[in-house]
Amino acid sequence: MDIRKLLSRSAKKPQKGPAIKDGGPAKLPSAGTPANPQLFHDAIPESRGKKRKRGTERVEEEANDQEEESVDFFAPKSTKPKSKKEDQTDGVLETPKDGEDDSPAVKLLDEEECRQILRSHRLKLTLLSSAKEEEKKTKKSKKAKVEKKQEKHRNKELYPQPLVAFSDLRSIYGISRRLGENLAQQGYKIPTEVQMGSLPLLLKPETALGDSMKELEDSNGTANINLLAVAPTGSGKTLAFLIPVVNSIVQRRRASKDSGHVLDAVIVAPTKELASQIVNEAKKLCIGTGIKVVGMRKGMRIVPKDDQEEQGESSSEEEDSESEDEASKKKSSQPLAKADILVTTPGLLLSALSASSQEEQAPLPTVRTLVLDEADVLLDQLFRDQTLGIWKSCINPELRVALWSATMGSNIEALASSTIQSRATRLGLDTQPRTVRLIVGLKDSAIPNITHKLIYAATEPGKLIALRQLLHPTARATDGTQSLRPPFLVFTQTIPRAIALHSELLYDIPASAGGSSRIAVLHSDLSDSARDHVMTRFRNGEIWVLITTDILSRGVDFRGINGVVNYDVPNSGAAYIHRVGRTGRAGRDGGVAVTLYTKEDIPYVKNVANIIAASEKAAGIPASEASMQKWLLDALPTPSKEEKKKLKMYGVEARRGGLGKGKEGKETKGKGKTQISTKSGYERKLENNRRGAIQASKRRKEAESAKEASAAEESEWSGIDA
Ligand SMILES: Nc1ncnc2c1ncn2[C@@H]1O[C@H](COP(=O)(O)OP(=O)(O)OP(=O)(O)O)[C@@H](O)[C@H]1O
Repeated sequence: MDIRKLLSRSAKKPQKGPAIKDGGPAKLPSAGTPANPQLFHDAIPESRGKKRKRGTERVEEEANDQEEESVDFFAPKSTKPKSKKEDQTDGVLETPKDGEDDSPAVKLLDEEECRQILRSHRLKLTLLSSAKEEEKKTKKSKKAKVEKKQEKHRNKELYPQPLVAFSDLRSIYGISRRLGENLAQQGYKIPTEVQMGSLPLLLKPETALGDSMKELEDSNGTANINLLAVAPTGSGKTLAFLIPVVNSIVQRRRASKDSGHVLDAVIVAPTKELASQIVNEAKKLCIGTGIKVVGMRKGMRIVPKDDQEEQGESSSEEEDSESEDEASKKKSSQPLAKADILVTTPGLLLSALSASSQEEQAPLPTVRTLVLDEADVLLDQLFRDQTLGIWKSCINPELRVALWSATMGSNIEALASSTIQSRATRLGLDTQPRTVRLIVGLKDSAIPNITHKLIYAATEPGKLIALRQLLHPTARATDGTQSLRPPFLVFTQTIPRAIALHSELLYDIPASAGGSSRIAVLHSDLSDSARDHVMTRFRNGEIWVLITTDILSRGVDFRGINGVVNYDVPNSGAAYIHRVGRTGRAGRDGGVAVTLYTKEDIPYVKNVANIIAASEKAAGIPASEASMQKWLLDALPTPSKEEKKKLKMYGVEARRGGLGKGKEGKETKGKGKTQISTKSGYERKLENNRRGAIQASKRRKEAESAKEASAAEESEWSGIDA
């Protein structure tokens, strides 16, 4: 079905439209599968070229082979007879046993090779110095007053083994055969950068780190590494945290020969949509492993209630007639949810933990891995208390925390480090917790494969006109912007604005193309089932334009999105990075990210402009061709810290109001600030006056007829006197 044709109002000859004529056969994110999911592969200087074969070149070979090879990637590979010869040399690993195992032994890369590969993929790993050490060091350096010493005490860069191919997960890092098969089943072959850098460390730190391991291991010779990973949007962070979680549970269950379910890992995500996406991904990896993945729901019981003996899963199900007391008792003694991996939003889990205990929230003693996906938002004001509450409940001394996001402010990093440290002190752990930070590419930047457009629309009605132009397949704006190819996402600042925009655009898509069913709105005021329904229809391609708020700006993975429209300027640079990161995922050709701004946005738009400029520079676009011209960048005012803070909290003031509560919770209805309409204020005033006049005339008529009726009644009533 040609969406372009269907969307066209003049459906006769849409191919004559300028978008097609000029754009040619567009390379779209929704078209085909990407050959290589990696974003960065910088050339390594010739002089170092000799050692590339086993590392970088192997990645390239995997990419080239991808088309021809069957999915049997985890099978023993005849392509590496070399490694058998290398058996006698240093650094050769015996292949891990998993029942019976048949993979060949593999040689590890030497440090120089590791450095080269990590550098060419722009991976930077740093061992963060712990707070206590820092304290000691400051004292020392005060005593010694020697610059050199301070230098020595800084965070230390690490060069662990990178993961060059998914097949190494089994042959070097010993993941279970079943997990390997599940990965192969989904067609994953070449690891993305974040997977290259994190998986070896999380799966087998002693192998990944070699000699550097000494700095991380505790008295038992093991290392419980906490990880703070910052990697671009759509770069496969989900898989990077799920593989170690699933593998460790498989290994533990095998070692203990216990097939029961014990809550081993908690994964926290800020929205229900993201949580349910993670559940789906985890379930695919757990097929055939016996691991149970559960998405947290309201009212679910995770821990036994105070003073209550645990009841079996099937107990207390049948008593029909019962008093209210009994009913509530029964509710509170709902069977415990059995899970190995629990995926949740922070509020849901924290309220379950608080409900089960009278005093403090209940502990989660069996949890050994806590994953915070979109960690910066989970540790930001809105969710901070809930997230830290969950963290506090994880009292297992072996707990490993992993924080993941595409953006991470230094304040969030500091909060994470101090929480890790203070938890160790609170629990009286005898070993210092160690944290490794992994940064992929340029921190806090948008992926380089997106085309950015920052369009000045002057006024609110101007934005609507611009959006309609983008929506129309044969339209072309005066600045040369072509129409957007569906599917695409449209972000607004508030829920009322999303609703208003949806009703304004509802009938823009012709009936022959599916009409209003092609456009939908998703926000947190909708019921869970309505949200699920919209998500499913969008994923299935039934909805082409989805209007939403920042609820969908983070983590949600729609593979083939062709564009993102910021109908309202995002509240921060980070919000921009996440919103536009819904397109161009997994190394696909990026879509278009259009940001519309009005005169009210001018004081705040520099954030976005800077990110666009940095992204275009990173993509190697020459200044003359860049959409972000230097004169504009220089002309835009730089918002103060205070303004940035306010913007982040409440959004652009002119759009804070709404159909319900607005600025800082105050009622703003009637102010009309959030009006989304093509009609001018004057037209709306005339319309209102006309409506008012009609209503007043109606009221007058009603009052007159009521008067007449009562007069008639009075004249008819003559009974008493008679
Ligand atoms: N090694 C890989 N090869 C090919 N595709 C991959 C690979 N790893 C992940 N993907 C795909 O990349 C897409 C994006 O992955 P994911 O949602 O984990 O990104 P993310 O880094 O969490 O992004 P965000 O920051 O937006 O949350 C998914 O569709 C996933 O299936």
